[in-house]
Amino acid sequence: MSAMPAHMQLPQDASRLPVTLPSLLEKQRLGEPIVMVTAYDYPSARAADRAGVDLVLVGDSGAMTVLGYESTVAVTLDELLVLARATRRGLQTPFLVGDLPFGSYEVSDEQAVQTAFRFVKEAGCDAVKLEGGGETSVTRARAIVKAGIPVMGHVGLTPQTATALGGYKAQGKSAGDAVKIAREAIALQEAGCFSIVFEAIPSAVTEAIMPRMEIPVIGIGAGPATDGQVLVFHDLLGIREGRGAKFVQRYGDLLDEMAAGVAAYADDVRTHRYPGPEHGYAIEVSELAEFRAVFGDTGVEGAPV
Ligand SMILES: Nc1nc(=O)c2c([nH]1)NC[C@@H]1CN(c3ccc(C(=O)N[C@@H](CCC(=O)O)C(=O)O)cc3)CN21
Ligand SMILES: CC(C)C(=O)C(=O)O
Ligand SMILES: [Mg+2]
Repeated sequence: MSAMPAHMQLPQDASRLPVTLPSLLEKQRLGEPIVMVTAYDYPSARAADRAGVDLVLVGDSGAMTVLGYESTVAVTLDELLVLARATRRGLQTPFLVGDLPFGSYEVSDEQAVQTAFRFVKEAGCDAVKLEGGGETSVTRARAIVKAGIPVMGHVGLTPQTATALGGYKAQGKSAGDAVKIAREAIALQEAGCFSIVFEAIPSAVTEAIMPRMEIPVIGIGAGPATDGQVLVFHDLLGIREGRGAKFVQRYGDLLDEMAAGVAAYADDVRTHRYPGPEHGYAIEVSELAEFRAVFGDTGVEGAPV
């Protein structure tokens, strides 16, 4: 960031140091909740940065929230990298995690490591996140960690493979499924993940797994026992239609506010209330007189009036 020209520097908040892996572990040790939010562009990153969150995730949920896809499955690596670069430009202190999109890491360890490097080198991400705790995901996580890039795991409801899970539904609701999630979380931890997301699992299951977790656990619909929480920016601010998942708590209705603002502008244009004199540019009287002498009052010389 220091390579930025002075006019592009973000306002500095000297009271806040950049979030690092050791500072996250310190928060976890002290029992201070860790705050993560998604962001997908410059203004959402500025909002997250100014709010002083610990972690920002360029989620593949951006496929739905900002790109309008039906699910997270379709978004490409190149599309997500554009969002990640814009987000990076808006951040000063939070730790930035890039969400590896569906199909960008499953094929081989080489593919996973190459994709993770693109997030770090092209978008300035500090870490990447991948979904699932099966053998493939654990192996990919280990390979990326070995390459020197911190990895965040993600178990429970993994939206990229939601079709196989029966849709966007809570997971770990049977004893067998809960055991599977616990084993996956521990395997990702042993693979070297620095942190892990638990999504849409019963609070009591989370509570039972927590004593086995040494790395910070970030929950979304996983109850209050985790080390931190994550929510989607557009869900928490109401920049969406529909109410969203059960775990969403709304802190605004910004889509309604945006629509109302655009409607008020449209109304002002249609009723000639906008633009007003204060929005216009002035011209020297003498310049205007000369202009009118050349072109006349009725139209451009030589052109039809
Ligand atoms: N904007 C947004 N927020 C998210 O949290 C999010 C995305 N998009 N896209 C990818 C996934 C999808 N997510 C979701 C979506 C819906 C539910 C949901 O509505 N679940 C139902 C329960 C359904 C059931 O169990 O039958 C609920 O009541 O919460 C949960 C997670 C989480 N992720
Ligand atoms: C909800 C979080 C964990 C996520 O993966 C996303 O936003 O894509
Ligand atoms: Mg995601």
